[in-house]
Amino acid sequence: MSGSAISDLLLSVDGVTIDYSGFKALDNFSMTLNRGETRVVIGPNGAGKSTLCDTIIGRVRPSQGRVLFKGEEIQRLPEQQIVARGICRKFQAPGVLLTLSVRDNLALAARKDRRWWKSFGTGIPADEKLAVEEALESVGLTHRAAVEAGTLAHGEKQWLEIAMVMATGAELLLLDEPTAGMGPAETSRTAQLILGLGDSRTVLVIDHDMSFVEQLAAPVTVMHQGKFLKQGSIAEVRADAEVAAVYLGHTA
Ligand SMILES: Nc1ncnc2c1ncn2[C@@H]1O[C@H](COP(=O)(O)OP(=O)(O)OP(=O)(O)O)[C@@H](O)[C@H]1O
Repeated sequence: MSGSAISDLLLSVDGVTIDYSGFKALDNFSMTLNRGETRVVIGPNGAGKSTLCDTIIGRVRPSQGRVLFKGEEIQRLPEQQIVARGICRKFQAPGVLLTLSVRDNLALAARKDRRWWKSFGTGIPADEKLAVEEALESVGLTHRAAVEAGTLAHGEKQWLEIAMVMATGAELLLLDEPTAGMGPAETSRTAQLILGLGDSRTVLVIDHDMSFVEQLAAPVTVMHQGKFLKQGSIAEVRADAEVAAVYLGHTA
């Protein structure tokens, strides 16, 4: 029982404080993620959601607390070493290379040898080719693989970015507002593709769009003013008076 609980634990954010000259963007914040879990983090503007991702990926350093990935403290490691250990982040704004094809963007993302010129031509290892094709299929962009990424619609660019995060082979995916700028149909499609990952990846999703959060049907962690506020199903969180007061009350 406790043995399997320990081996299932992938990420632990333990009492983390991020202090900007006295302002605490994270304030003694803790949460854990198990392998294969999808978790949604919500909270009003300025709650500290992006700072949480920044902290996990090593972009900001806690003044207190620890971040453990597979049991190893990572909060002092450089970002590239954290990425090498299996965490990858997708930002709000698409960051694809517009003049490359969809497939070449993915080949770059999948590349373990970071010398970019190795990503083209015949030198791509079979496992990376497979990762590219699987990622294309997961996000439904196989038929768009040969087109320049710059010609994709906004939603397709977001899906390409999600595919790029998948193609890295990272075990933990951090998706910061993956539905930014999307309409309802694209938002539903995004929920479907995240659901389609099943328990093959662990996913931390930040989003404001409650219809998207409902479609994901995943456990929700609520943040407020850098602190942990609540955790539960979307229904539990919606029914919580404290959450309604700080967040849902403003969006209903
Ligand atoms: N480099 C910084 N220096 C000072 N304050 C910062 C810095 N980065 C973030 N903050 C502040 O920390 C708080 C948390 O910001 P963060 O971007 O993590 O919130 P968020 O929950 O992601 O908000 P949103 O939903 O608006 O994206 C905000 O008040 C923000 O202004």
